[in-house]
Amino acid sequence: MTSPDWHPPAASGPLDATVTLPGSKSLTNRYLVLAALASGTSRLRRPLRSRDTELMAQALRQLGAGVDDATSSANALASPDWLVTPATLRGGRAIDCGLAGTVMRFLPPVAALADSPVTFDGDEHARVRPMAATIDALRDLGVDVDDGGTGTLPFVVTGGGSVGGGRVVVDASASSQFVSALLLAGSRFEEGITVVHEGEQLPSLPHIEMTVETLRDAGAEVDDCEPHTWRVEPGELLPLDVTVEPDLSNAAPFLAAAVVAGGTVVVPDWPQHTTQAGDRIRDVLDQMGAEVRLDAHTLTVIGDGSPHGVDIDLSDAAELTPVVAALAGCADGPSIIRGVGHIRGHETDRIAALSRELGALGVEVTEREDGLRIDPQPLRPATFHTYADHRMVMAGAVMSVAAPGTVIEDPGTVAKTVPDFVGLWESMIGTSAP
Ligand SMILES: O=C(O)C1=C[C@@H](OP(=O)(O)O)[C@@H](O)[C@H](O)C1
Ligand SMILES: C=C(OP(=O)(O)O)C(=O)O
Repeated sequence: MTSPDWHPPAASGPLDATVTLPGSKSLTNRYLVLAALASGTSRLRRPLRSRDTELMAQALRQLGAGVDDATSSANALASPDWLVTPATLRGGRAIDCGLAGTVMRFLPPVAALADSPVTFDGDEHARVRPMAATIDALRDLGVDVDDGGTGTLPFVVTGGGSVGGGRVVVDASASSQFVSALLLAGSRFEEGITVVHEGEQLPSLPHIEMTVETLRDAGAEVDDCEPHTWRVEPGELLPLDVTVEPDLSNAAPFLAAAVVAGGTVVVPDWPQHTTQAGDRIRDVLDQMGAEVRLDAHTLTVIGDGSPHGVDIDLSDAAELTPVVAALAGCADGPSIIRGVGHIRGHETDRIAALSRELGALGVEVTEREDGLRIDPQPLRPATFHTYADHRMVMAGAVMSVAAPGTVIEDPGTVAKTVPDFVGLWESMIGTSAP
C-alpha cells in the first residue's frame, strides 16, 4: 500500500538547523547477526529502528534468537536498546526480507546453520534484486538451495544444522553484500570461511571493511591482507556491548539541503573514525563548494545556495548516488557520477529512476553504463516518483528545495531506514529565515 503524497515545505531563506539522525542501518544489521551467533547475550545501544532492522530482528527471532527491547539508561529519549540472546538455530520458518539487501544477503548463510529448511521471500521489488552469488556460494559449500532456477527470491535454504565451510569463490560485482554475508556467518562454519572475489568490479568496499571490523569487535580472527580475499577462522563470537553510530548516508540529504538552500546544518555525534561509506559525503560536499567542518563529534555544513558540478567516482559509497545526483541537478554546472553501474540492482534501477525523475523537473540527464551525466537546467516543480526506494524520497526532498512545489509520491517508503524522515525534514526547513 502506498502512502499519501508529501508536499515538502519550501525554505523561506537560509537554514539554521541541527539534525539528530537515527542509527546506521548497516551497523545495526551486522551487530544483530553477529549477536545472534555469539556465545552470550549482547546489548545494542541506540540501534536503528526502521523497516530494515525490524525485519532483521524478526527474522532472527524466527531462527530462534531472542531480540528484546531494553530501556537505555544512558539516554531515555533514544530508541530502546536491543538485547540479543543467541540460541540453537532452528528452521521450518518463512523469512520476510522486505526490500532489505542486508536481510536477503546476510541471513541465508545463517539459515544454512539451522536444523531444517528456511524459506526466504520479500517485496515485489526484492524479487528482482541479484541473489545468484549467495545461492551459488552456498551450493558450493554443500548447502541445498532451491530457487526454482531463478537466481532470485523466493528460495529455500536447507543446511541441516552445520556447514563445513572452506574456500569459496564469489563474483561480488553486483553487491559487496555477497562477501559480507559469507564472512558474517563464516566463523560458525566448521572450517571457517575463505572468500575470494573474482569479477569485473567490487563496489562499496567500505561495507566489507565494516564487516571485518565488526567481526573483529566480536573477537573473530579475520585475515584481509590479500586484496579481494578474506579469511575468517572458525571459533566462538563474543557477546557485544556496542553503541550504534548515526547513519551517515542518511545524514546526506539534510546536509545537501544546506548546500542548496544556503545556511547551516549541523549533525551531532558524527564519528571521528568510522567504516561507514556515508562518511564520504564530507568530501563530496566539499568538492561541490560547501564549507565542511568536523569538530570533536559535530559535523557542520555551510552552503551558499549554489552547489558546483563535480566529476566523481562513487563506487565506494554507491548508496550516496541518489542524493548526490539530486544535488548535481541543482548545481551551477554539469556533473558526472561514475562507478555505480551496480545500483541498477538496488531497491530499484536507480540510474533509470533518477534519470526519469530529475528529467521530469527539467534537468538534462544521460544514463551511462556506470552512472549518470547531469546537466542542470531551469527547474520546474513536478511529482517525484519514488519506486519503493527510500533514497528516491531523499533525492526528491533535496530537489524540492530548489524546485518548491515539488510533490513526493509515496514518502512512506523512506521508513526502510528513516521512519521519521518527513518530521525531521519539516523541522529542518522550519528553521529557514526570510
Ligand atoms: O552491506 C551493507 O550494509 C550495504 C552495502 C552496500 O551494498 P552494495 O554493495 O550492493 O552497494 C550499500 O549500498 C547498502 O546500502 C548497504
Ligand atoms: C542499497 C541500499 O540498501 P540495501 O541494504 O537494501 O541494499 C541502500 O540503502 O541504499
